[in-house]
Amino acid sequence: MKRGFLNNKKGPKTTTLDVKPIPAENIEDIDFQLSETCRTYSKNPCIIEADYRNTQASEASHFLYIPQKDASIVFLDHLHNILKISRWDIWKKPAPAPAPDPPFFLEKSSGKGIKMVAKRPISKGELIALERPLVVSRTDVAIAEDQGTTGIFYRAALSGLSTAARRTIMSLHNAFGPEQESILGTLLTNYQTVVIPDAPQTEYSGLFPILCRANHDCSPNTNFFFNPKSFTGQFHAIRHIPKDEEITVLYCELAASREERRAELLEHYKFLCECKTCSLAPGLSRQSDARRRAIGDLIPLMHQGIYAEGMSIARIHELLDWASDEGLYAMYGEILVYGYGLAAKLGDRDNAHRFSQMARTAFEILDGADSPRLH
Ligand SMILES: C[S@@+](CC[C@H](N)C(=O)[O-])C[C@H]1O[C@@H](n2cnc3c(N)ncnc32)[C@H](O)[C@@H]1O
Repeated sequence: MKRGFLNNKKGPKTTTLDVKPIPAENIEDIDFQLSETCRTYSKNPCIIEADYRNTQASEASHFLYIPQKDASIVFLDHLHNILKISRWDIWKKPAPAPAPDPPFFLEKSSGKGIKMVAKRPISKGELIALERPLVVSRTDVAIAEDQGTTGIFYRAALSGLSTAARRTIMSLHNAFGPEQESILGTLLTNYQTVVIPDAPQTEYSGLFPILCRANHDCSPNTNFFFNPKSFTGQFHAIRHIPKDEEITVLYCELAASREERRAELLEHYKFLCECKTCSLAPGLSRQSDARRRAIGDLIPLMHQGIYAEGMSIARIHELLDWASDEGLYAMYGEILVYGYGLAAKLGDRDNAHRFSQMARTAFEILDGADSPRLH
């Protein structure tokens, strides 16, 4: 099979947006092609078995290429999921178009690489950007031991994308440097979470070539939401963003202390966070840590619907205030749901109604009208 076998005439979506294209260097040095262990499973849909030597057929990795108008998508998954994904009706419809005049631009910053900046004031809840991924991979994708560190697997996976798409991918930041094979390093640096409707319990990662340019902040102004209905990654403003402010998202658990957040960011993204929250004076930093830890301690209880002794409506209000002060808007929504459950359990109809209304508003701001948490 020839290289770039789904080659498109048009370039990647980046060219249509108000962003400066950043050409990748040395892409010609990378030999993107199917490896000797690959074999074609089917031509239409285009499915490639990644490694025919894999005897565990049900767990064998396959590549599925979905042609799109501007750039195709490659899925890396087990065959049974790949077959389901290939049959989705969504591929028969045109991909959602990016806004003709997005409210942001990309810019080189000093110290943080490229950043996303508001071109005009952005309202709370506004959709900032939306795009389909170029790569979607189950997080525990099976790779043969002799291929793991060599890059053969990922060079084969990307070989069916257009040269322009590959160039876009290879232009992205690789936080790992020589310690990691370059394609895998680039994917790991830029992946965001994707939910596959046919396999909601499996963890998937997606590469969104524009959204991944947003940097981290421990009190971010934007929420990343993966919308399975349109199969798009979306950014929604979670507070008013003034013109020229950087658009930021979260890369780590925010309901944790400064030390814990910084350690996680250093391990997975190789930078020391110097955001406003991480730069607070010692007294304020201790207060912020205590509040975030208190919210973090609630997470397992929230997930299991457990109301610990002493939990009261007053405590819910205190935690909501802290989440709001700390800029933890996603947690704010979760606490409202927890508060609703507590109020309902206590027979407090007024607070149950109030918390439920407030939670709906919060989720609509975080995810937009398609939020599964609204239904
Ligand atoms: C997904 S990329 C974000 C876009 C990246 N700035 C670029 O140039 O393409 C993640 C990388 O951006 C940088 N980064 C993100 N947030 C940062 C922050 N708050 N402070 C310093 N560097 C940051 C780190 O190098 C990190 O590994």
